[in-house]
Order: sequence, then structure tokens, then C-alpha cells
Amino acid sequence: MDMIAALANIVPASESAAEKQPSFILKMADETMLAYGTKHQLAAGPLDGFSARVDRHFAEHGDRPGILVGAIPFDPAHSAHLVQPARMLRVQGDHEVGGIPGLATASAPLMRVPVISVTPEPTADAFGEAVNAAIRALDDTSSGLHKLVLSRCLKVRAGRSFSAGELLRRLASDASASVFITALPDKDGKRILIGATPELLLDKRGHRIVSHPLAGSAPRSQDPAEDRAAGEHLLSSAKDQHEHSLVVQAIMDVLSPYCSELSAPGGTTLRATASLWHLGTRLVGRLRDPATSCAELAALLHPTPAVCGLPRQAAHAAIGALEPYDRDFYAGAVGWCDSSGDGRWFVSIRCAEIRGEEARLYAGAGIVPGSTAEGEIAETAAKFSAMLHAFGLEGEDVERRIG
Ligand SMILES: C=C(O[C@H]1C=CC=C(C(=O)O)[C@@H]1O)C(=O)O
Repeated sequence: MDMIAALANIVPASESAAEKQPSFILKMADETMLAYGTKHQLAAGPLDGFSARVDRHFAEHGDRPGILVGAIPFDPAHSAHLVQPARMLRVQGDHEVGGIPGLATASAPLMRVPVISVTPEPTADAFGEAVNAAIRALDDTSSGLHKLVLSRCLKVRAGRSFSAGELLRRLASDASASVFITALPDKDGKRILIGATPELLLDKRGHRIVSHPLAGSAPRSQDPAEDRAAGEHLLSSAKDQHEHSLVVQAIMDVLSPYCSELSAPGGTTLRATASLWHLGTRLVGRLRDPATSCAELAALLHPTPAVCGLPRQAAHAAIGALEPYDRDFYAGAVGWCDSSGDGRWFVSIRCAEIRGEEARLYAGAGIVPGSTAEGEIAETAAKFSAMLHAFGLEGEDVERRIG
């Protein structure tokens, strides 16, 4: 059965427009998940206590579907936004995201939304100054910092509301990423987070857990020889291997006590998205106790040094001092957890927050000794490119503003 036929079966014509439109979509290589409507919302609270709230939620709301979907913000002190949907559709295999009712029609031509302005926050120069301040802090042994991830944002204003469906279809053209749309708590109107993330925080099914951290990046090239050389250079870069190993070690430190086996069968390898090379290490583990929930482990892992830094508290404080905005749901996690304790969470990077005619695009980069301001400006510019392409925002004018 194709996606439209499957949807026609579960979305009766009499339902309200809001219920027909999915409020959560997660398209992964092996499965697409669509959630409709809201039965119950997870109680608000910080990340500390998240898994206890999830357990309590399922104890109180035993109705089906027994699943919570949504987003965890970057700041562990802030509340996650998770809902138990009215209905859930899970389509196995690799599926076209076109033709989702209320979002987009597979056959419709992609429409360009007229863009009024693209404003960097901070400017590329100011971001470079923040990177230099981070490098000074890393060099100063009294700071105790070993790694810091700094981000920047592009504010895009358009002449009419963005179409989430069209953006999703364009993002889904990169099969190496998991594309998502998730509703966020209202703030001066309805908001969504949309993105195409290459990074798996945690997948847990029964005894088995998988995490696939990424850190260390290089922009790809249109020229095949240059592209191959960029990948090989990244793989042999001591600075990037160090940046990457800090993330892998931090994740292993969290997961090891819960596992009877934990290993990286393929070691550290190159991972490619349409615009970037990354260093990635796929970690596979077997839990001592399969009752350890995905929510519990995800809450312990987040935020990893791929989005925050090391040590976590000091890096979090430095981010607060050096970035001119609250990251909100950028660099958090997006995914689901169910009443059996299973779940899958992705790191919410390569994404944008959309509110009506405004979008905020985010890109961050890990800074370690050996990083340079120019290098991190170029890396974050490359990280914007998938979202900019989805928004139809390419060309010299935009490139000049990004730096
Ligand atoms: C924080 C981001 O990327 C992280 C994930 C992969 C590689 C990264 C890096 O090389 O710096 C970052 O740690 C982002 O894309 O906004």
C-alpha cells in the first residue's frame, strides 16, 4: 500500500483540518512516523526527572497509541514538548514524503516563497570573535574547558507563510539524513521545528541500543577529486579526530554502566551528507536490564559534547555567555519513546524554527585547540546549506551575509 492509500484508510473525511494534518513527522531510512492530533501532553519539567515523568504519563494514560513524540530543548532546565497523539501511522521502509494530506502533494511543483530578508544573528564577524573568545578560554587551563560548541543563526523573513510540506520534501532529497517536523510550544503564535539531521542520539529496542555520534566536519565539493581529498583530509586530521573522540568517550562513559556489551564495530569512519563530511562512530550495546528506558538514557546523554562541550556545565555556561540568543529547541533532540521503554532520538541539528512568515536557521561547530575563526565560519556556512537549499535561498547575496 502506498503512503496516500495508507493515510486515506486512517484519516476519515469527517475529521477537522487540524487532526488531518500531522503534527509530527519523522522520516528515517527504515521507517516514516506520522502523528496526528493530541490525546495528552507530557507534564512540564526539566530533563532531570524526564524519564520518571514519562513513566508516570504511561501509568496514568494507558490508552493507545502508547507513544510520546516531540522535542527536547537544548537547555536541560527547560521543558520538553511531547504529546501522546490521537493516532499514529508508522510506515516501514524508505518512503516518499510527498502526498501527506494537509502538507504537500507529491505531484505539485515546488513553490518558492518570496523572501524579504535574511539577517545573520550574530554577523559572521561577530561569530568569529566569539570563536576567538572560545579558543582563548580553551587555551587558558584555569577555565577547565576542553571543547565548546558555538552556533549562529540566520533569521529569514518571507512574504507569506512557509510551507512545511514543501520544505520537508526538499530536505528529504538527502537520503543520508532523517527529516523531521515537530510542533513546538506556542510562542507569539504556532511554531514548528523542521530539519534534516544526520545524527542519532539513541535508538533503543529491548536489550539493544545504538548511538551514532558525529563530530568533526568538512565542507564537500562539487569536484569529485577535491571532494574525496576533503574527506580523506578530515579522516586524517588529528584536531578533528580529537574533537570526535571527546564525544564518543563521553557517550561511552554514560552508557557503559548500563551495558553488558558496548563497542564500535566499524570504528570511526567518514559519514557523508549532501553538503558535509563528518567523522562518525556507530556504537552498539546490549543493556544489562532491558527495562532501562530510552527516555532515561537519552536524558543522561543530552546534551552531548557534539552540541554543548566538555565539561558539560562549564561549556553550557560559556555558550550562554557567548551566544546572543537562547537555543531553545535547536541542538536538543527530536524523537519518540513508548510505553514499553523503547524509543529513538535524533540530535536536532541542521534545522529551523518556523513561525508563520519567519524562520530561524541554526548551525553550530565544535571548537577545540587548533580550531580557527575562519574555519568555524566556513564550517557553519556549509552546515546552513541544506536548509538554505530547502528554502530556495542560494546565491552570492546570501553567501556574502553568511561569510
Ligand atoms: C552542532 C552541529 O553539528 C554537530 C554535529 C556534527 C558535527 C559537528 C562539528 O563538526 O562541529 C557538531 O558537533 C550543527 O550542525 O549545528
